[in-house]
Amino acid sequence: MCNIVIIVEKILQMASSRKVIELFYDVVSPYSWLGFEVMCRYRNVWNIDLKLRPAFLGGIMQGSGNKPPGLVPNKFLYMTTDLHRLAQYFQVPISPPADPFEAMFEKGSLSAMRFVAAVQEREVGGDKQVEQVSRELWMRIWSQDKDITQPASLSEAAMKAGLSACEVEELLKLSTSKEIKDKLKRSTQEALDHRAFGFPLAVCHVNGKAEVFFGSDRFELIAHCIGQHILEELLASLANELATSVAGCALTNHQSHTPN
Ligand SMILES: N[C@@H](CCC(=O)N[C@@H](CS)C(=O)NCC(=O)O)C(=O)O
Repeated sequence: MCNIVIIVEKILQMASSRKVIELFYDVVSPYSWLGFEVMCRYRNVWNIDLKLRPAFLGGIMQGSGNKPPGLVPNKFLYMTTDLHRLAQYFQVPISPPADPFEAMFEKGSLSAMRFVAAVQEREVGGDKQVEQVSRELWMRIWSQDKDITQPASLSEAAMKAGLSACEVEELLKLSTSKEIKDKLKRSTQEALDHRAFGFPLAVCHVNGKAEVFFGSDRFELIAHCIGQHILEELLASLANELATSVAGCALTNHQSHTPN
């Protein structure tokens, strides 16, 4: 019994110390979409406080001196196959636009990410709208080969995400303001301060330290970093202790009912 109490106390202690994970992303990036969806799923499985951090990948490339990987022909070919496999594996409906270069580099995502930043600025008490608007924008560029640069496109995505025409009108105006431009610049700079060179970027805050992960293929390491394995071990020990204790009770019960 004593062991069970100690284990339960430890589990409760872990459950009460929710780890914060910030996810920096841009809807121009298909790997960010994968990272975003998987993180949104794990948010309910792991005991984490997920903070969505819309930012601008173009600014990350420039600020870090990196180049988009799609500009290397062999990488581009590999990524096309890789994304197809990942989309099936993670059940995210990625289907590249007919002209990925036009969509990613000519049109880009600056107005879209300013719009998402505006949604976040106005949203109170959570990230639900930011999550849904981001998802709708990814659906447009990385699933339906639709524009994400024009106000009408942003408006369509936001309305699909459940915002009213009135809210959208205000957000479109806000998204071109200096306040929002600066907000997006600050988030992008914060990612650069974490030494970002691409997206998605997950920053786990553990015991006062920021642990940084690039890519949508680092979930096992993130789980380890936030101590998920410790929780799993505790749950396994608890199950063990309970099974031993139940077996002990059953034996005692059986003996007390057996006639001498
Ligand atoms: N291995 C990573 C690749 C992620 C990735 O290629 N992200 C692109 C944006 S879609 C990027 O920013 N790349 C920068 C780089 O590879 O240097 C994953 O599976 O998620």
